[in-house]
Amino acid sequence: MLSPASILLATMIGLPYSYERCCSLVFQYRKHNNEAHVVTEYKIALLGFGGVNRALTQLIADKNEHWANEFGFKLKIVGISDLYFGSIINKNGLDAHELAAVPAVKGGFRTLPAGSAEPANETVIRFSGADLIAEATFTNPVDGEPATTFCRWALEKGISVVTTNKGPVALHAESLKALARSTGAQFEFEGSVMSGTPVIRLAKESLAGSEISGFKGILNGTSNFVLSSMEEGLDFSDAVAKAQELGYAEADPTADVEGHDVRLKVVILANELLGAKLTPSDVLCKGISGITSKDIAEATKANARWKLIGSAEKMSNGSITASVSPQLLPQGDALAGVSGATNAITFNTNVLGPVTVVGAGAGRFETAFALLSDIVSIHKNKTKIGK
Ligand SMILES: NC(=O)C1=CN([C@@H]2O[C@H](COP(=O)(O)OP(=O)(O)OC[C@H]3O[C@@H](n4cnc5c(N)ncnc54)[C@H](OP(=O)(O)O)[C@@H]3O)[C@@H](O)[C@H]2O)C=CC1
Ligand SMILES: N[C@@H](CC=O)C(=O)O
Repeated sequence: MLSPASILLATMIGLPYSYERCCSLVFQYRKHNNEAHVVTEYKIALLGFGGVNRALTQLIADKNEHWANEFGFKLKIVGISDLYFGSIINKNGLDAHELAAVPAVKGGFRTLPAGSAEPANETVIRFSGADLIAEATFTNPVDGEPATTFCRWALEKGISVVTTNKGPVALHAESLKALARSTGAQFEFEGSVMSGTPVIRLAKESLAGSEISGFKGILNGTSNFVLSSMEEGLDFSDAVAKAQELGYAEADPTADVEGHDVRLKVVILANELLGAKLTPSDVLCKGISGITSKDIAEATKANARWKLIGSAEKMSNGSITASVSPQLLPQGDALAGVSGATNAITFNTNVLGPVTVVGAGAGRFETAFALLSDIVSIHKNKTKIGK
């Protein structure tokens, strides 16, 4: 029920009363440039508190006021559950600065008031009062679990989900999107490909009508970082260890260097953008673990570079072919110049020709930004519906 004060406020700023109810929002009223300004407060719960969601927490601590002024929303963290840190719920809101400073020790949430050393995923999803879930637990390339179940629990309750996890998106996007539609929630996953660099929404929205017929790209930050580091003389395992330290690698970096992570991203892009119905087993996949320092040195002598390339193409009969493999690119190739954890993708479009996007492919804050971009998108949709 709307309080009389909320109805009065909604009337003053010209919003229909249903606005608050359909978006489960909290109203605030503040002055911004001497103009009336509505700030929506979303209650957010975090699943997983590793590199990405910890970086999101730091962004919330640092940027909430800025987001309130720029976008008209704020985020209030009401719950977190993590296998390593444990869990914590406070429906009135947790202090993001305090959370971001929790030492990275097993059961670390135990040190906070009402915190526990045990994870409590289902309780946090169902009972923290969250309007939004930021899902950033580990990517399971085999069945997408348990993250897919976490997404289902949230979406069933009409709670929108933003995720950077490739498992649920590559393996269950259709059913999760349908579930979200049926409950009026949103399921957003921009960070599942190329971290915070806009790819999925850019292709679906800004390139709508350009007729994308295929794509080719460097879609894994870790393997590109490893190949670039080997060019600088580091050996393979030291380069992988450095990528882990910098927060680029998967929990099991085999997924990065054997191409499995790129395979999931190719499936996501082919299904979302080319209308394919691929599963990972439809994508031929070879990683970079067989590339030796000698191969790298020979490529350098020949003015070429090894890159792990993921691609998909719509054939004239409508079928989609997709693959992941290391390729030797001449120095002049646009993708050859993309180094370190930077990624790049070229979309082939019938109307516009090739369109290339280059940017961060991995990284804690870079990926947390993708969650923010999903939340901005959800907020824009909700406020559009409210008008
Ligand atoms: N880092 C990056 O650059 C990018 C990451 N991603 C994806 O985002 C997700 C998060 O990445 P990142 O933060 O780097 O990963 P981390 O490994 O740093 O963090 C994941 C956290 O989730 C916890 N976790 C694992 N399983 C569960 C579970 N069942 N319930 C609750 N918590 C769980 C882990 O605990 P424990 O350590 O004990 O297992 C860990 O604390 C991954 O799916 C990754 O593939 C996507 C794009 C870029
Ligand atoms: N491990 C991945 C993280 C982003 O998806 C990578 O290195 O690209």
